[in-house]
Amino acid sequence: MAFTIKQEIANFGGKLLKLSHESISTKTTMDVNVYLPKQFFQSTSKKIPTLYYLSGLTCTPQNASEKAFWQPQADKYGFVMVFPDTSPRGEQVPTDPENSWDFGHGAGFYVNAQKDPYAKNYQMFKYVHEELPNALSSFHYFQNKIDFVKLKSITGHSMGGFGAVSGFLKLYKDFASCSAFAPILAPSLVPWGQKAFKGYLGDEEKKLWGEYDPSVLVKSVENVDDKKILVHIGSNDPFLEKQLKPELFLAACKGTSWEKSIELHIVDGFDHSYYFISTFVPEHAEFHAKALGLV
Ligand SMILES: N[C@@H](CCC(=O)N[C@@H](CS)C(=O)NCC(=O)O)C(=O)O
Repeated sequence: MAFTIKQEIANFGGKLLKLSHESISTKTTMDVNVYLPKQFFQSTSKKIPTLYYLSGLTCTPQNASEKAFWQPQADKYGFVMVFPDTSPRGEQVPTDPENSWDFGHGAGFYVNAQKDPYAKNYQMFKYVHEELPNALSSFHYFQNKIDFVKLKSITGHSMGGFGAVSGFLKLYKDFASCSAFAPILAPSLVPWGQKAFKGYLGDEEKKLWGEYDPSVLVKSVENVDDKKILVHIGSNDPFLEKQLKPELFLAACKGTSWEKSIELHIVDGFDHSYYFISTFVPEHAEFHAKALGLV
């Protein structure tokens, strides 16, 4: 499916492309930003790997593009950044009946909804993990120089941190590495996750909840390649105690193949914002660059 280039912005050593395309999965026009590092503009025989960044509640592709400062890291190591949107949007797309920011538009939770009226458009898992990588791969602008499908890693923030870890565990072989900033790792047990899962997957479908919940997935997904998951959470994050609850995820990992593979750092004094994220982006970038064979 073809992309429209809405804007090309010179940024650090490379270029940020603001794209949009008609999505088959969500039946809407989806925005996505792609940062092409300086290596893209140099002649190279090797394909450039991709790091997907999934944003949190209320975000569009702009938040991380403007405030996370992945771009100099992408230039340093030579990976492409993809910033997808957080939900389908538009007047015809149903949103939260209460008009709250934690469900509906800007809050797709990276799952495939099963419940009406959301099932028609909220197919974000399929969109992010299948449709988008394939569509980007065939976009002529990239001249086949980028590997969007086979050489990729994933990261994200809050709802997107959940989306990254959930996607990584569900598609274990597909990703070289996974990290997250202030992720929701026990969604079935906290208010944000419960509201989203109930609305998109259904109250009665607890089995389906488990198919996305990292705290359930770690019990069935074998970490055969001894991959690590890097996580940072600020000690002053206002959502730490009610929504993030990393202790529930750590408890779930106990006795599984993931027990020694979660590198969780509770960092003193940091909050939930992009000031926090941008501080630890260099550490996450190095972590992914190593896994992608760039260092
Ligand atoms: N700012 C939101 C709170 C939700 C929030 O903090 N969202 C996080 C992700 S969970 C975020 O990244 N917000 C956008 C930003 O900081 O640029 C509100 O109260 O309306």
